[in-house]
Amino acid sequence: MNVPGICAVIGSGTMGPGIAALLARHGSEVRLNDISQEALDRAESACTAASGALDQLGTPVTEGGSVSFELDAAAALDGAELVIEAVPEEIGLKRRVLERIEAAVGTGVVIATNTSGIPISDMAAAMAHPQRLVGMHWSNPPHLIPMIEVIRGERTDPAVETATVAIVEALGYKAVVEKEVPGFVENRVLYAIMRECLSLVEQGVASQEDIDTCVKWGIGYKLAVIGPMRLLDMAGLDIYSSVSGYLNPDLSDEKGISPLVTKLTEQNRLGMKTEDGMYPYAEGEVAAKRADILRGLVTVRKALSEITPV
Ligand SMILES: NC(=O)C1=CN([C@@H]2O[C@H](COP(=O)(O)OP(=O)(O)OC[C@H]3O[C@@H](n4cnc5c(N)ncnc54)[C@H](O)[C@@H]3O)[C@@H](O)[C@H]2O)C=CC1
Ligand SMILES: Cc1ncc(C=O)c(C(=O)O)c1O
Repeated sequence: MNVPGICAVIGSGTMGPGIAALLARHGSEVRLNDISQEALDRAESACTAASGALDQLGTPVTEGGSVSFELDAAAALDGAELVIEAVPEEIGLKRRVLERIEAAVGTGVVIATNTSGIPISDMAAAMAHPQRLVGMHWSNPPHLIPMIEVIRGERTDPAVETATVAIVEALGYKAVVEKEVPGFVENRVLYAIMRECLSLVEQGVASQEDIDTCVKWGIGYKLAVIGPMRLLDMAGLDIYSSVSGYLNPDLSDEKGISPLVTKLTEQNRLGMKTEDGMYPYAEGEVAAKRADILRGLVTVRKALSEITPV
């Protein structure tokens, strides 16, 4: 299976541009749509940056690929063979957008949602043809993280799931096929880590800088090489039993949103997008940090590819 010739990406915020840049790199004519002209303007430079990162990675260019920036959803969807929805994580909005998408494309078109974890069946509830909706959960930044979760809802056609896996593989990425649970696999694991880290910061156990250092060097580096299930074998299941016996009851079981995150969000301190969040950012620092992160991810991915080819 090749990457579809014409793709539409609906929503061009944090995720849309990187997704579009990767599809275009693989030869697709991509229409990136947003309701905000400002977002589309920002997306142009984000696509250029993503393309630069793909150059650094050495991802070959397939002839014929392009990205166009469309305020008009109908123009973006016209002739699309694959539609990827990447609008904000709000079920009502996603349902409305999906209804409009399915009214504009043929019944054979795969409609994928990049939701971070809303069950696919919940989103498909209002669709006339729910069999073509599939979860295609990219990880941020989507042009560099070579793994996509593919999630079938109760009414997704198995052939749509198979076609989505084939597209992921045609992009040179790994597909992880899952049953639907809120958050899917990646965010269940990531949010377990983030809940504990936030709780440790809130309790004053360590500074957020030290927590970042501990997770990057102590856990992140190791897990990138062996994965948690293999790590259990490396540590010893007897050790896991002993430690988890006293530790699990002490871990955060916070059911709500972290009070610290709630406070910052109420102050519109949303992170890099508002140049203030968990950390403050001086003028120009966000661009420099983003460039450092991209450079770091390219370097680490090249190194990891030597031991585990994607
Ligand atoms: N930010 C992240 O790290 C990741 C996000 N996701 C998921 O991807 C989706 C998008 O997330 P982000 O890109 O972070 O959101 P974002 O808020 O950065 O961007 C969403 C964009 O959608 C646009 N939009 C809103 N309504 C629209 C409509 N009716 N039609 C077209 N465009 C519309 C907004 O103007 C905005 O530019 C969410 O479901 C999110 O949970 C998935 C993986 C990672
Ligand atoms: C905080 C956070 N939330 C959701 C996602 C993906 O759905 C990510 C990510 O991909 O990095 C994330 O960092």
